[in-house]
Amino acid sequence: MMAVRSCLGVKFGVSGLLSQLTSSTRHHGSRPCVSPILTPQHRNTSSSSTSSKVKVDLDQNTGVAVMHMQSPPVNSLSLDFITELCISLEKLEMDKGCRGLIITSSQPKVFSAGLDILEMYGKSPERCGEFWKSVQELWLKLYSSNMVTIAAVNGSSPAGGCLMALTCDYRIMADNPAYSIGLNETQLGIVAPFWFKDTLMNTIGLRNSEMALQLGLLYKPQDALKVGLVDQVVPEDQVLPAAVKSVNKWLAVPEHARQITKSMMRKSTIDRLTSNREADIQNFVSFITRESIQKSLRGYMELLKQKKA
Ligand SMILES: CC/C=C\CCC/C=C/C(=O)SCCNC(=O)CCNC(=O)[C@H](O)C(C)(C)COP(=O)(O)OP(=O)(O)OC[C@H]1O[C@@H](n2cnc3c(N)ncnc32)[C@H](O)[C@@H]1OP(=O)(O)O
Repeated sequence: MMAVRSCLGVKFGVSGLLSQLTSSTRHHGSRPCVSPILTPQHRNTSSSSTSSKVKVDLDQNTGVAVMHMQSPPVNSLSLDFITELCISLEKLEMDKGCRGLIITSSQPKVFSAGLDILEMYGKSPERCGEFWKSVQELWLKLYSSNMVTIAAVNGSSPAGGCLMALTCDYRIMADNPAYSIGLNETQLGIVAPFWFKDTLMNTIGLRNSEMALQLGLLYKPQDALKVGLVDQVVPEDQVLPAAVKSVNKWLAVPEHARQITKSMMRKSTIDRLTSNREADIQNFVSFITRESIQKSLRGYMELLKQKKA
């Protein structure tokens, strides 16, 4: 796993994405610019790949992959899980036959519980640094993806889970008031870093982000829809079919134009992290290893256990 992790550098420099797209590189040589719509008459050839925590089903006719997160109990983003996610994303990104990606959860009631708190509690500075680098890597891969990305949010999605959904082009959430989504970091006594904040602001605007972040708000699906944190709320059993329908719509747009537009919209946000990665890691490590922050995390974990008892 360590060896694989060290291979996880950004393969396609995100800062150069716009120019890569403009100069028509990997996606445009062999991928059609206008995509076929998913129709029943397509032959159903699909391939499936599974690592222990990530299952990917790719329909080769439609070019749409469904990535199922399956890291029990709550898809919390540990270093190992993030590494598997990054490897799967890298493979899909390089696969000319894959043009759309739906991300969903195999775990009941939870999309992702966000960053694994145990990765941030009682760990050495070196380990915290390695963990944070992987979190950056996952965000960069998702936010700069050339694929159409849809989050099929079929359960609660706090903090890092919400961030994953926010990196996608479109979010569909199950209409279940037991579920919530949001960047609730302040409720844990921690601070969402600037690139979490930027991703949220790019989606729901400055005023809503200010309230959401300071108060650490977790929104019920209908409230998330009102504020624009999700784009669609559908009955629970319709989340995946709705995601397939949406991916069709996005894939029907000429690919080259859509990719360049996506890159143009996201480039400055991506550049801000890529040019500050090391400082951001140092900032995280010095913040998270503070005794007062460790105490907050311990208190929060105890609260989670008490809620269960
Ligand atoms: C300078 C920058 C500094 C810092 C930036 C850091 C940014 C951090 C981002 C984050 O993502 S922090 C994580 C925030 N996550 C949460 O607040 C979610 C906490 N979890 C929940 O609210 C609930 O667990 C739930 C996701 C709603 C699911 O509820 P459910 O009732 O279904 O499960 P239960 O609570 O019983 O949990 C099962 C099991 O899982 C453990 N758990 C839950 N979440 C996490 C987590 N994020 N990390 C690690 N472990 C987690 C929970 O304790 C239970 O464990 P147990 O079975 O051993 O008791």
